Amino acid sequence: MHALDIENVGKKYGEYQVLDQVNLQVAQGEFLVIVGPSGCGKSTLLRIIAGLDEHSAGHLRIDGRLMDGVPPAKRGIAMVFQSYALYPHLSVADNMSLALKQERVPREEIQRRVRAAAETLALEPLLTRRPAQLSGGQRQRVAIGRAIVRQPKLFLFDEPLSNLDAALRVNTRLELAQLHRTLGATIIYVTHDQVEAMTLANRIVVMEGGSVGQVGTPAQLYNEPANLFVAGFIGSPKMNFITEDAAAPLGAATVGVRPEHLRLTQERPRWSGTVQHVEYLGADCHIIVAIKDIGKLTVRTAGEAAPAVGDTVGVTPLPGKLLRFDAAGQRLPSSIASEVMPLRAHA
Ligand SMILES: Nc1ncnc2c1ncn2[C@@H]1O[C@H](COP(=O)(O)OP(=O)(O)OP(=O)(O)O)[C@@H](O)[C@H]1O
Repeated sequence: MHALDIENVGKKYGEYQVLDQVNLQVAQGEFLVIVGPSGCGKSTLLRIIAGLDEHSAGHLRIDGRLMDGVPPAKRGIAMVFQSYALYPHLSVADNMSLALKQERVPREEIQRRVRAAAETLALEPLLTRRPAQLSGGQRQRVAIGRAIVRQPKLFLFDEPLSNLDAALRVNTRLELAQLHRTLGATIIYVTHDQVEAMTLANRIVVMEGGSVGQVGTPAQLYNEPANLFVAGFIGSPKMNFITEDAAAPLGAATVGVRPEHLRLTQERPRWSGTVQHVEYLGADCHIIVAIKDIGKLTVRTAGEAAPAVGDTVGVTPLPGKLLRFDAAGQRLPSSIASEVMPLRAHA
């Protein structure tokens, strides 16, 4: 039985179709991350799973039980928002226990669950503090603690780390991964952050314009994107796209190559061009090379010995690393990814 089963779910606001025929099954204990451009319907889908919004078509099941029309409190889910949504006048312990008190859980049981969650999240020394006396990361841990004590069937996270600074994000991300292992919980997690998606997910869902574009493991989406949209969305810096010459064989319209699959080389390079920009990041370097008749390509190299702006460099793709897409944007099987081609880069 699936922890969550979404069957042909649609959502309309008036005439505006926000979600269209969304189908998704989530296994027990799975960490599923939903990504997609702004406005593609990620939060709407999460709110529908939570019961905060009603879907206009299709069905939703949690643990096999039909949820259509079931109110949020009866779904066995807990949601953690970007904004934490803690009560400022309550202590950490009271924030964590409030929902359980409302559900009339016995006092000893509430204390036991709050203590256990506080231990898991290293919140024990903070239980008597108010939210204003906590850092952003600590507040987010309290919001997660408040979800844990409810022992939900399903955790929903809506960009929970986006209010944290870079260092805290990394820490809290590691804590979340650990928490998932400890609890064995089913988690559905919406984020804009590629690193969060790639590192936390068992599977990633890429949404596009209210529909599911592709579902797969992080490695599948990175190495075998189904189409141009997914290929361009997953990966930073972005995949390079090159338009094939009309004379190209086999009807491929676009060739994609990731920046780390291009090499700067002086010996018989595939292309020659001029370095336009160098982004030095310490461990690696992003070098943007302008190539006549091709356009701009981003090359990712190890940090040392980067060329200078204005240098002439040769660029060659690694063998077997080119992806080809047809005129409709669908990826062609790699068996026909011939590498002999004249190419132009996308604008
Ligand atoms: N209550 C509403 N009434 C009308 N349109 C809405 C409503 N809520 C959301 N929308 C629209 O539905 C679309 C999807 O919104 P949603 O918040 O789900 O997107 P998202 O993928 O989560 O975006 P973001 O990444 O920017 O948070 C958007 O175009 C939004 O303007």
